[in-house]
Amino acid sequence: MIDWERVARELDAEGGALIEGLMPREDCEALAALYPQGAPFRSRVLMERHGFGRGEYKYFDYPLPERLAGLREQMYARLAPIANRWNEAMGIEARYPAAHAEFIARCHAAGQTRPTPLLLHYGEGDYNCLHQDLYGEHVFPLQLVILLSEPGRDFTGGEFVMTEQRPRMQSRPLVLPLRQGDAAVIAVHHRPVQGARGVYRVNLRHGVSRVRSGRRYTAGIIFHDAT
Ligand SMILES: O=C(O)CCC(=O)C(=O)O
Ligand SMILES: [Fe+2]
Repeated sequence: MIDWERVARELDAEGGALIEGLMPREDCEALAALYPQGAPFRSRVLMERHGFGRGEYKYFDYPLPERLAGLREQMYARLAPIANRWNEAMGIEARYPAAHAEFIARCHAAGQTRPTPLLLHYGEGDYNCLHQDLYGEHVFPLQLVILLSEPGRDFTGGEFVMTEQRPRMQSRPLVLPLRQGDAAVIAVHHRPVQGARGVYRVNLRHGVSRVRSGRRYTAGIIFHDAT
């Protein structure tokens, strides 16, 4: 059982929350084992080529693997009220429908038709530069990252990190200590913060520190589709 009140509280306070044991080990390993295959994916990105870091990732094609499709739908339904509350606080007009299918229909109508869930693979020396996963006008402001490998056993290093850039202040670092099967729910690009004179927006980025040894796999679930 996920304590959604805690998740909402941590997201409000930190811009990121941990959900422990979201995915059983067997499912993590089955998902990571898809990586070398061709069929479930629409494209492969070598991060070094784009200055994104080092390592690679593959975007899934539709239909998504059942486990991911299910999680995308279910987690969206829980996160949409938080996303709506955040937008309201930030004075952003967009509101998210209760069902993911309805939000995806909106993305597709705007030309954002390509699926964004992905599998990432890092070997020794690989890392992922701080970034934001924006893929068009329509943005769902929260996303999910699931660690498929076990730190200490499968890899060392490779910490999941975030930075929060506050207006006219120094950036705040945040580390989410994931273990195999844990998920990080994170802000995609910004979140509201209550200040003395009203609500302001802080800007967030996420990335992965250098993997020191072994192999690290993650699955990313982004709720908007891409142009
Ligand atoms: O590998 C990671 O932990 C980060 C993955 C990521 O950037 C994403 O899923 O958007
Ligand atoms: Fe990302």
